[in-house]
Amino acid sequence: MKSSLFVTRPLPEPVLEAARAAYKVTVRESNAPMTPADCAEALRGHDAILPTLRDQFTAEAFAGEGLRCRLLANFGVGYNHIDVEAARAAGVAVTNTPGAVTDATADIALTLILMTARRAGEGERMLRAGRWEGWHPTQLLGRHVTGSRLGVIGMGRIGKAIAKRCHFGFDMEVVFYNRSEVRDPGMPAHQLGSIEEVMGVSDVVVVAVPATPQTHHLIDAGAFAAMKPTGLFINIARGDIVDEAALIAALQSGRIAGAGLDVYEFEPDVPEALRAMENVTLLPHLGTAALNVRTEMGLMAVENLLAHARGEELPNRVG
Ligand SMILES: NC(=O)c1ccc[n+]([C@@H]2O[C@H](COP(=O)([O-])OP(=O)(O)OC[C@H]3O[C@@H](n4cnc5c(N)ncnc54)[C@H](O)[C@@H]3O)[C@@H](O)[C@H]2O)c1
Ligand SMILES: O=C(O)[C@H](O)CO
Repeated sequence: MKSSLFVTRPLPEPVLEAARAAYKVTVRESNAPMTPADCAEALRGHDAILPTLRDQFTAEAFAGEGLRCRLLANFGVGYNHIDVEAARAAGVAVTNTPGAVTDATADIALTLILMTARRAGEGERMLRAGRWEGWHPTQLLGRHVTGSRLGVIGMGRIGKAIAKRCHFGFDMEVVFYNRSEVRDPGMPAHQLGSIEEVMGVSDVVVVAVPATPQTHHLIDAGAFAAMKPTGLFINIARGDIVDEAALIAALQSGRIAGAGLDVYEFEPDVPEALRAMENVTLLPHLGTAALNVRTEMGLMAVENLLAHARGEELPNRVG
């Protein structure tokens, strides 16, 4: 008899089809995040689960008797919604989908950089509102990205893919901060000793670290104070890495020139203060939102599920 797999959101059909090779698949027909109580029930009702971000696999969900699930094959590289320690203690393995998300997320970072620097959102809003009166030499003057300096906080897969695009595509000099030494950043780039140093010398700063207890509010008021007043701040990683109130204060006071955000501290709540500022580009967590990318992410999660069903080593184990 096939093992039981619970998929917490509707996913592209090829992903479900691939999972059916080894599992009896139940798909939850809702896009609302799973509460800890929903997660606790799923952990007791199924042999494996394919969850995604915002599903709250907290310590509370793993606590107590009767756990049947042995694998959480997460859909996505970021797994900060799963208490990996609690999962491990309960005998539940956790996997993720590194690599499948890298290029698409780097592309969204470039979208944010260019839109923010060149005031594209502001221009589009003006045009759609019927306020455009035609080209003139001093209209909507933005910042020229080509040849400026990029600072990356977190030079992993996505950080490197962003830096590569900026260096080879836009002739940008690259500096970065990473907690460990990065020997091969993939292009000429200087690793600096602190976040403040990187933020202080960069024209554009991009955050690409994972959300962990160590990175909560890693970017705070002190980090924003180090930035150039002409600097642009971009976050494609996770919202709670940034002290959002400090970001708002830095933007409102003119301490920094603009921001481009794909993620928010209390997602999907986006503060009115951010929505009111023309110099801020706001995207709804679009990093991997392309059908082939979401399919690839799903198939990578399924590879882990199939390996688990065959009793093999899990290719993308994180816990
Ligand atoms: N917006 C989106 O849709 C989207 C899509 C994909 C990934 N993400 C986020 O991007 C994150 C990064 O993904 P990745 O594949 O590049 O991960 P990765 O593990 O390849 O890279 C993370 C880098 O950050 C560094 N790092 C970790 N903790 C640090 C710290 N405390 N200080 C400094 N550096 C630190 C690591 O050494 C590593 O080089 C994911 O964890 C996820 O949360 C967002
Ligand atoms: O962590 C990830 O992979 C993304 O945020 C999902 O798109």
